[in-house]
Amino acid sequence: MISVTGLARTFTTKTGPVEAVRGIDFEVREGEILGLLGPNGAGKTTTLRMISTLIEPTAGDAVVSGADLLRDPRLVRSRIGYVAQGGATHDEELVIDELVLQARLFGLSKRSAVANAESLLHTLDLDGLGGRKCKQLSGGQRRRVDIALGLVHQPNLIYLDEPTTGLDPQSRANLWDHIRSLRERGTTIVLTTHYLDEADALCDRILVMDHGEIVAEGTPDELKRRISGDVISLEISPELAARAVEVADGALELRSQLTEGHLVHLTVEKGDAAVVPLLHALQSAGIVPGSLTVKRPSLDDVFLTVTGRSLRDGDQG
Ligand SMILES: Nc1ncnc2c1ncn2[C@@H]1O[C@H](COP(=O)(O)OP(=O)(O)OP(=O)(O)O)[C@@H](O)[C@H]1O
Repeated sequence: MISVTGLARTFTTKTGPVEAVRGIDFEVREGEILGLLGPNGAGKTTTLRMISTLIEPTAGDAVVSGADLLRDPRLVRSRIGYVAQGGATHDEELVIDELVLQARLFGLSKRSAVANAESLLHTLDLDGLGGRKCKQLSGGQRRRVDIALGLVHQPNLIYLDEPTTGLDPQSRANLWDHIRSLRERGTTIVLTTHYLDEADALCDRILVMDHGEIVAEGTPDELKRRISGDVISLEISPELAARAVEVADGALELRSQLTEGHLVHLTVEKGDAAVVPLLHALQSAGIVPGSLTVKRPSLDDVFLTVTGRSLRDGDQG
């Protein structure tokens, strides 16, 4: 459905060039939900904007839904739906008017526009809300109208930029269901997210992005399997961290270790079996951890392993 080669974008700013996307290659298969996962500034939005023709790449090319990105941008645009981060609805407009206008902008007849709008309101569980002003909707409802706007000209490919940011947990779960049901109806979906749980729950495949590059790729399970072993996290004051790692290394077969502030993460083959010998060794060295947790690898651990940083930290920074 999408084939991207060497796609790059450098922005010129007062403080010098910013290499937002540094020559990436990827494919999107028909009917899948592909997630671009990464912290703020990783290059996810820039990638989406390039493959939707909103900004020009500095280098590289792509074929999107059978149309060439650089040579046939209008055809690309007609075949995709793009739902931007902030949405595109206007407070004072009626929901139905927004949808019909959007469909008309794509050249649909009045009749088809109304029919598509009504049908999408039904699909996205917005029955009876067409006559409301956009500002009279809840956050989750309004986000679904954004998605309807992206679909009203009936593309079979839709891009969702951070679809659930700002929604409460219940509305997020509800929107996930809707996104899944779009896939069931045959729509191919590319979405960006910096939520690990979202990528894990929703995506068939994930591209992990960092600093404008794809640093890992696979299904959520494949990515997690790449990190074999369990992670033991110890809460320890930073001045004792190096000594604690030394002691742990003497007592266990460590696969890897990482210190982040008050936390020391140790990767071992079997977490449960390692806890008692580890605590004994630490105690003998006079180190008492504030807490100890053992967990199976998560997507965050994958991110930690491939980038040396936690996605959560990158997220806050
Ligand atoms: N128009 C622009 N001019 C200059 N720099 C830009 C521009 N747009 C994006 N950037 C920079 O490019 C980099 C990638 O930004 P991008 O928005 O693609 O990241 P992102 O992964 O989508 O992040 P977020 O999760 O915050 O949306 C960042 O360093 C950003 O500051």
